[in-house]
Amino acid sequence: MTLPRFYPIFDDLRWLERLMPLGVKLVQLRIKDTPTDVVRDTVIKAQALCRAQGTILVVNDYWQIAIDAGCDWVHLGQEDLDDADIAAIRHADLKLGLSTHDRAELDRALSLDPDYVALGPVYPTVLKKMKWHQQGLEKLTEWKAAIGDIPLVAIGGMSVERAAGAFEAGADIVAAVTDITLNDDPEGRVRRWIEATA
Ligand SMILES: Cc1ncc(COP(=O)(O)OP(=O)(O)O)c(N)n1
Ligand SMILES: Cc1nc(C(=O)O)sc1CCOP(=O)(O)O
Ligand SMILES: [Mg+2]
Repeated sequence: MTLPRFYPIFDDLRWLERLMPLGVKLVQLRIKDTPTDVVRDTVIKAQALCRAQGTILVVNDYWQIAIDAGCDWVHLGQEDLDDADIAAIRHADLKLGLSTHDRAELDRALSLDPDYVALGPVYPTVLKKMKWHQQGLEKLTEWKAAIGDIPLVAIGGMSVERAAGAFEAGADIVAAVTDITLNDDPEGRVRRWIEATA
């Protein structure tokens, strides 16, 4: 399966309802600091919405809820992996995207046979505090050489303007949050992303 090249990440169902109809075909639901029952409810609704619109939904962090809700994809970071039951995730037929930031994390990710590998932050991000400085485009090239056919996601400070450079460097997919959610015109921005990654 070839994944879509544009991968927006949202923290609220309302973003999905608003922006998916523009033609988003791959989306992540990344909810933080929210009661588990609310997350569960949101994942169930998001999954129904995505199924109806032919969009791939990736659930961040909440792998057990993703299994229970019959989702297809989950994204986990290295800390999430410490508590995750990978066998259960695979048994439920979920595809698995994994975050990486250095070589040790990449080795760990590759040992789990991921369905994509994300590298970040390619550029500085304002979304969250991270111990990692910007990785740069060269690291995307290094990562692509190391992972071969596994899809590579570039994340962190990505924008429409920076996407072409990430693809040239080796990324297969570009993920973005604030380039869309903090934009004065999120709809216009998503349209530009879709054009730029068509
Ligand atoms: C596509 C993609 N890449 C990286 C991340 C970050 O995951 P993680 O390191 O677990 O951090 P949180 O997003 O959970 O704060 C991601 N969510 N998606
Ligand atoms: C959630 C996340 N993970 C990252 C990583 O490097 O693992 S960077 C990041 C933030 C992405 O948001 P924005 O597009 O606004 O920079
Ligand atoms: Mg996480």
